[in-house]
Amino acid sequence: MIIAVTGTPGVGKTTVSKLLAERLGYEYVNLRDYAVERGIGEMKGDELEVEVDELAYNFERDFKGKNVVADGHLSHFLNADLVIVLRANPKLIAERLKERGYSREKLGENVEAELVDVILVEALEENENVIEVDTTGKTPEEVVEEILDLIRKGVKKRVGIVDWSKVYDEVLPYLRL
Ligand SMILES: Nc1ncnc2c1ncn2[C@@H]1O[C@H](COP(=O)(O)OP(=O)(O)OP(=O)(O)O)[C@@H](O)[C@H]1O
Repeated sequence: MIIAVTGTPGVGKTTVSKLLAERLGYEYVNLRDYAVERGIGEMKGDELEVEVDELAYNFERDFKGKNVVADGHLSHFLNADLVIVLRANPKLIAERLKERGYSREKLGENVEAELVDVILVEALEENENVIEVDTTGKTPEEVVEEILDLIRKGVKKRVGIVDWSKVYDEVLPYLRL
């Protein structure tokens, strides 16, 4: 089974994916590293620009039929059996990205994306099987337990569990208005 773990930068994809892969005994694949290794995409400044079709095509060829947890904000474009969209209060995203030294512009862009469900909407356009998990106030272990529990129960779709419009006022200072 191919499980894609996606979400806004800083939401905790890498932390959760590694732990999830370990618990399931699946291979962990970081999509950015995979793209670099395969020579997919082009560096634009310090960002890797990837053609999603090319990424999905290569990934399918290399991993079809294998048990893999694919980690990356483009993972929902893969032909995955299940897409996990991690969510976090946009204020948390802002704090984490600020700590990483992101520019105001990049920080604002990502906080806005989390606020208005950009990745969730994209994932739902690409895949039937989308599970949203709110990581806010949970440890990575708790998040992984929640995912494992949903998989065990055979849940294939669970969306619409967060509404960040409630925290709009709190994140207003970070937005590029
Ligand atoms: N419940 C949680 N789940 C995942 N990460 C969490 C959680 N709580 C706190 N964190 C922390 O949030 C940070 C998330 O970083 P991580 O690199 O995993 O995010 P990411 O989504 O993979 O980011 P990027 O897309 O930029 O690589 C880590 O420092 C992690 O310890």
